[in-house]
Amino acid sequence: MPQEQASQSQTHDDERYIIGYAMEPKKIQNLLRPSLIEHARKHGIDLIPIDINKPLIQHHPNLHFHCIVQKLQPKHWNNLNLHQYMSKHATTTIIDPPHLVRNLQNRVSMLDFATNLPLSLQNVGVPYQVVIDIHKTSGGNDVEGMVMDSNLRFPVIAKPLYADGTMKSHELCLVFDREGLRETLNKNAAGGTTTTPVVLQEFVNHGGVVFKVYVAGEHVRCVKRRSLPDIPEEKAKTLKGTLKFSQISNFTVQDDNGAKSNPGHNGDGANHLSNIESAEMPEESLIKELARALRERTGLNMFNVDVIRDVKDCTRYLVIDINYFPGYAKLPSYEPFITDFLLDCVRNKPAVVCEKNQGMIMNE
Ligand SMILES: Nc1ncnc2c1ncn2[C@@H]1O[C@H](COP(=O)(O)OP(=O)(O)OP(=O)(O)O)[C@@H](O)[C@H]1O
Ligand SMILES: O=P(O)(O)O[C@H]1[C@H](OP(=O)(O)O)[C@@H](OP(=O)(O)O)[C@@H](O)[C@@H](O)[C@@H]1OP(=O)(O)O
Ligand SMILES: [Mg+2]
Ligand SMILES: [Mg+2]
Repeated sequence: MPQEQASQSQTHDDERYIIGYAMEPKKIQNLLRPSLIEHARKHGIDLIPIDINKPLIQHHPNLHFHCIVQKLQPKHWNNLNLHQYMSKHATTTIIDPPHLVRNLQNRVSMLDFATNLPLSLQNVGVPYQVVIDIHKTSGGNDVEGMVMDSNLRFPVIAKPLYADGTMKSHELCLVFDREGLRETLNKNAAGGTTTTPVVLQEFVNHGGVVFKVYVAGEHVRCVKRRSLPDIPEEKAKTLKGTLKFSQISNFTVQDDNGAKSNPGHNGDGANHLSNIESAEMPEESLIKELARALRERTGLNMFNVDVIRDVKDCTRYLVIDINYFPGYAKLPSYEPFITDFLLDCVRNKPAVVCEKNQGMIMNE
């Protein structure tokens, strides 16, 4: 369908809306493509960049933003001084409030949102995981024993606890045995006071495909991406130590020609690709219901959810990751997708979860 027709929200009036975007240059380059700016403009939205290094009131004292979308680190929130701006422009909507975004920057609080979901989502859960923070473990002594005594079984994935947008937060590692665990724990302890806590998460065989559910308010799209290949039980017994990997699902199916350093590509690129193509999508109703439940629970509008399907029980789905403000531009026809959402925001559709400006910048 041509992009113009795909857009559900046409402008019915002559009113123009001003939406500011506050984000780092890399994100702007990825997301704010001329095609999006132009599509939004044709539908009544002027997208204006916000300088994230100085108070907003200084460089736009009289400009009233109907809405501001953001993906920022806390230091930039201080630079922007939105309190000051809001005292003059009380009706500006912030998508999304930073104190709520913060809940997605910790891999425990993040997955808490996907536990004990309502009955309609009883087939959706999260993998078993334990947190290891050497400095918080009393005496720091037998962490290894504690992990071995837990319900965790190898292989596991070690993920930095904080998913704060840094490159480090995406450095993951498969751990195959006790020796690998020791290595991981030693690394965790080696940093002295700057140690980064990790979560050890059960590795679940899932057919090498991850479903990425992109959410922008009421608008939801699900795409398939490549993932780690399955590790058959027999093979798992022979694997030793650890294997590092990073951002394996950042390749779309089209540009998947394999990254050598990543375990997802082990010489069977063509097979892997056909696995992805032939994988059946989850039911649309499940995707929509999951998106709705997570919007309600997180209070956020813009995020994506990584979901895998357990090969042992194809009715069972596991949420493994939730990312704030992901790379929407990787979606086909992302321009109407984002524009329709922005129109909902400025028209104050009840579908958009927002707190207006009450108290949401308080803790920045
Ligand atoms: N519990 C698991 N079982 C099997 N595979 C997993 C599991 N957790 C993660 N993976 C694989 O590792 C990849 C990266 O994990 P995860 O999404 O948690 O990391 P991330 O760095 O936060 O990724 P993103 O780039 O999406 O933010 C997943 O896309 C999936 O391929
Ligand atoms: O937004 P950033 O550039 O930082 O990168 C994000 C990236 O999107 P991009 O395509 O825009 O790079 C996302 O990819 P998709 O899930 O959409 O595939 C996902 O990997 C996020 O975790 C990243 O966010 P971070 O966790 O690092 O903040
Ligand atoms: Mg992920
Ligand atoms: Mg992530």
